[in-house]
Amino acid sequence: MQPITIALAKGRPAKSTIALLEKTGIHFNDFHEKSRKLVFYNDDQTIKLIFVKAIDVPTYVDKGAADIGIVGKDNILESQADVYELLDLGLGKCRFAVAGKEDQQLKQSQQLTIATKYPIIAKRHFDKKGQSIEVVKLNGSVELAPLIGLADYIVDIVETGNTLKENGLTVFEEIENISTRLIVNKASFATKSAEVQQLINQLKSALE
Ligand SMILES: Nc1ncnc2c1ncn2[C@@H]1O[C@H](COP(=O)(O)OP(=O)(O)OP(=O)(O)O)[C@@H](O)[C@H]1O
Ligand SMILES: O=P(O)(O)OC[C@H]1O[C@H](OP(=O)(O)OP(=O)(O)O)[C@H](O)[C@@H]1O
Repeated sequence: MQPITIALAKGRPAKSTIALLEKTGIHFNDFHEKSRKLVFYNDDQTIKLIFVKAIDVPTYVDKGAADIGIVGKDNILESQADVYELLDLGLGKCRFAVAGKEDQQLKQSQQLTIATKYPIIAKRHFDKKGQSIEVVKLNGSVELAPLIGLADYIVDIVETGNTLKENGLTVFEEIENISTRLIVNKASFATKSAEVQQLINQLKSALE
């Protein structure tokens, strides 16, 4: 029988996700934190775990390269992948927000410039309000943009709020809560439904 392939996002929530899988009794013997290996099998080879860049996880699942993905809601929304989202693992909790300089207010003007790693989410948020924006797509240190005049505001992830605070920025609008979710390829959900459902049930029990 073919193993179930799980694409796991590299990065912050990976360690706690592996710990959760271990709690369900799924062990990846040769896994260790410093390993550069990208593919692991559980003891009875029924599960293949692949480590993927977080933003690519929904694509792997959408295209059927993985049956299941474990990834932040931020990346699911931004990728616009056509997948089933079946479980909230409650890990990697943070939120999306519109933020800007503390001494400002959120302007409503003809066009605002928004710096973000997440153009689709930013666009969707301001579209809903009927506010036109120009997006400046950045890949990190997004908080710098309003400080140096590259953008009016940012749309970014806020967890503790420390990065905003230490850079003299504040939240103007909350957009959406984020956490790590389990997504499933639509065809796999039909053809491997017993295996997928079993894994979801195991994870649910481990989360209780
Ligand atoms: N403070 C946080 N900042 C960013 N992501 C967080 C935070 N807290 C939880 N997360 C979750 O962790 C995921 C990404 O973790 P991390 O930033 O380590 O990934 P990454 O692989 O470095 O991604 P990127 O290349 O986009 O920076 C996010 O997609 C989000 O769901
Ligand atoms: O509210 P906080 O707890 O401060 O966390 C939020 C910060 O963490 C993330 O950045 P990351 O560390 O991924 O750095 P980068 O975006 O610059 O790569 C995010 O983009 C914020 O900058």
